[in-house]
Amino acid sequence: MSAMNGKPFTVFVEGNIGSGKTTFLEHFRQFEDITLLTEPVEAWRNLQGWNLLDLMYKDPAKWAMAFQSYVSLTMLDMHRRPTPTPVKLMERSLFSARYCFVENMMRSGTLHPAEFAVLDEWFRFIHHQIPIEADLIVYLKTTPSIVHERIKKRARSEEQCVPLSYIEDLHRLHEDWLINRTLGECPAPVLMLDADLDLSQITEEYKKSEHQILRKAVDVVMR
Ligand SMILES: Cc1cc2cn([C@H]3C[C@H](O)[C@@H](CO)O3)c(=O)nc2[nH]1
Repeated sequence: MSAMNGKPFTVFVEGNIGSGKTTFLEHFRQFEDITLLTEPVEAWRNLQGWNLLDLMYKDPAKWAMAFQSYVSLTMLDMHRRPTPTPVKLMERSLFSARYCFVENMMRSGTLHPAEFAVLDEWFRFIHHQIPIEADLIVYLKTTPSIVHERIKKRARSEEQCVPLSYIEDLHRLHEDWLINRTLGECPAPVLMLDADLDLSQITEEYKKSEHQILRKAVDVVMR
């Protein structure tokens, strides 16, 4: 399809650590009308030589603020990036940054309330001053024990000490934000997929969203 005028149909792909977001995004690489923006983990692992992700996991009380501040900057960059295609799929968002990760770090005391207040002010300012649209949220719903096993198998070095309780806390926050609607605001309709399925079965589950996403691509172009 030709490049389009106006805003692309924007999808946030949300889910716990290890829920298969990158795998989901890669499934859509086969379509030329979709721009994929995966989480800039490599930038978090190497900011002018500093591995902020590792520093954060090793000493959260000291580094959570710096890490989440940089994560928000990289997410804002992704939100604002011009998209030449009718559809844009983004891994996570400024919303999950605020309502899942920053919220969790505040509730657990990892972030000092004053640090939380600064991050919250930044979120509010950005959210009110800069249009960050989404048309759909794909929520890869998982069971904490299953993704905890995956994290160990995936063996991303920085994550090896992440306890199951941390995954459970993040799960509850994703559920409250996207399903129970008791936390923050949900910027778009939510399509929930069962991401507990293993790789062999998950493609069928992804196809459920394929139709909804690609059909919207046509709508956007035909607008
Ligand atoms: C928006 C956002 C993404 C994100 C990821 N992470 C962590 C979870 C994983 O270990 C790793 C890659 O998602 O980064 C985080 O601590 N805070 C975050 N905030």
